[in-house]
Amino acid sequence: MRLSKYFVPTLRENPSDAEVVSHKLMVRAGMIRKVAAGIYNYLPMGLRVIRKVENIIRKYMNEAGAIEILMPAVVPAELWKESGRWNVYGKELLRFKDRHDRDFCMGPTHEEVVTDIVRNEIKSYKDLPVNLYQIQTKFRDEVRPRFGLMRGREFIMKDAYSFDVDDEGAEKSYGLMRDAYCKIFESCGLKYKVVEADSGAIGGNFSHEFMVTAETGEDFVISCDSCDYAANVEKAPVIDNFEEDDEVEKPIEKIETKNQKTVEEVAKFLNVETKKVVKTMILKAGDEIVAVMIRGDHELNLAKIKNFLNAPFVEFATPEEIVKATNGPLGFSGPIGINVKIYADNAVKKLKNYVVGGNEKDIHLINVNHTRDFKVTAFSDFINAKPGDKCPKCGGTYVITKGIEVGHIFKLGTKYSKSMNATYLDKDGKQQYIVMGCYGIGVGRTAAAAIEQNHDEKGIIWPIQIAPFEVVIIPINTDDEDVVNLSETLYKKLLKKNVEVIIDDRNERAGVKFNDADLVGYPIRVNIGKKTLENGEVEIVIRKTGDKINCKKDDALSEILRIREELY
Ligand SMILES: O=C(C[C@@H]1CCCCN1)Cn1cnc2cc(Cl)c(F)cc2c1=O
Ligand SMILES: [Mg+2]
Repeated sequence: MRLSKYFVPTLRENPSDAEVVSHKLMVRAGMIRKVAAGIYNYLPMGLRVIRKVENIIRKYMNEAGAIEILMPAVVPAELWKESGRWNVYGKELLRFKDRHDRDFCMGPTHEEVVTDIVRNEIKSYKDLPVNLYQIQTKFRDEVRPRFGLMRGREFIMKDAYSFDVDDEGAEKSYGLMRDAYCKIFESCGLKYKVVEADSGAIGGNFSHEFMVTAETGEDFVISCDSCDYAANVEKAPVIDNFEEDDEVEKPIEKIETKNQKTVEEVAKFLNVETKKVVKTMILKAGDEIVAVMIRGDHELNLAKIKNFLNAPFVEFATPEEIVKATNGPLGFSGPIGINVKIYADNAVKKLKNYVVGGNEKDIHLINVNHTRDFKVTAFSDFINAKPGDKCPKCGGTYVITKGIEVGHIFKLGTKYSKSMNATYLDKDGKQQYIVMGCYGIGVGRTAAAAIEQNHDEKGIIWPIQIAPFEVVIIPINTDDEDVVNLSETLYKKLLKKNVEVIIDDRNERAGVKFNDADLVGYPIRVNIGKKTLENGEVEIVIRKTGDKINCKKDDALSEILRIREELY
């Protein structure tokens, strides 16, 4: 490809709405342009990377025996009504009507559509197992799309769905997908971790996420410093090895705590440790309002509460709901005298004589004890794990890192086959529900994660596996015949060797060409200039290491091929 004939609108400045480096660099490198919030054009350089990621995904999905299909982006509401999800999702599900006033949505995921295919076409155990996948455009109307392709509203996803006769078969399918994902992310040149994850609202409660390790990741990964245990913080259990307060129960007292808002302020004002100030969170779990109590020095984990209560979703109650539940204002909720069920974290169970909100403005109660003053429906693990907590597998110590979720695989069980009646006739002629799994990869997010993990102050450092081009040739003095001739000859030789090469034949200063090459992030740069040509040499620069190799012009082709091989 010739840059003089191509379309790579690079920019010097960062776009003002870009907060993370991959968003900044994808725009500056001329890879994407925003059309609307969370909706992007893929320009040529961006599209080449996306297509490379897709083809790597296809290679290993096909190798694992999955079969590619393509389902519609526009999905009839009927299917989502059958699965019962039409009314579960809120504004994130983009709904609309067609000219006949019929309801549709832009598919955010395709469990319903693919289950409809299988229930119509698969009748016998002989037709199973089958794994169908697509690489297709999804739409999720995120309330705050940001970070470019990392959290878009329209995005390309590879989504696969496995169908088996039983759990054992589903386990096998899950294993095949997990192995395929490892090969996919390895082949994209990414460092990643497989972590146990929360399944969210999709169903089942067994899933793993593939996390690209990067400081700018939004997800927190808890891993053990002694064994291979790793989990999203939403999932990582906190062992109940809290020590018991050994003090006698003191009489409860009401204290005015004017203008003391935070746990720290209240603790300081009452001269107690923060762990003794117990927070009472009023939550909406499905259609029930509940109270959950945790120690002041701990963080609430909504996913653990959702799973414990088996609720479709859990969110913070509104101020009105809080007043209704506690007869007190926001910020002073406590367990005494409230008319909702109370759950408490395991750590609270070991406390004596602690502080709680008084369900009145600026009022706290001290010397409160759950053994005497109120009823706890159940104690369990409702908090986020922290570094230093103990590993449930080996007793080692938790450490915490940041990650970008690029893949998520789930065991679905029979949630969709039951609600949509997808069955097969088993060996004994009995109708059985099909057992499913589903497996997603964010294509754009994978490209963005690669940048988050591989960049420097000059720009992107593409892993060669997903680089838009492998080699860029830069003729420095475009007015010098020898420079131009050698550049063109080398360009043609590399093309003949099927090297993905681009030549920067623009009539631009060398500095502009070098800056663009480093910004766009080509793995190998070949500088051809008068100076080096005087001693018959060209300069090869490796973007990843910055190494500069001068080599005889006649050896340039073989040297480039050698370096290229090494980078894969
Ligand atoms: O999508 C999944 C699970 C897997 C992920 C891999 C590929 C197959 N699906 C979970 N999920 C996430 N966000 C959603 C957003 C909306 Cl608006 C919705 F209606 C449904 C979903 C939804 O179900
Ligand atoms: Mg996920």
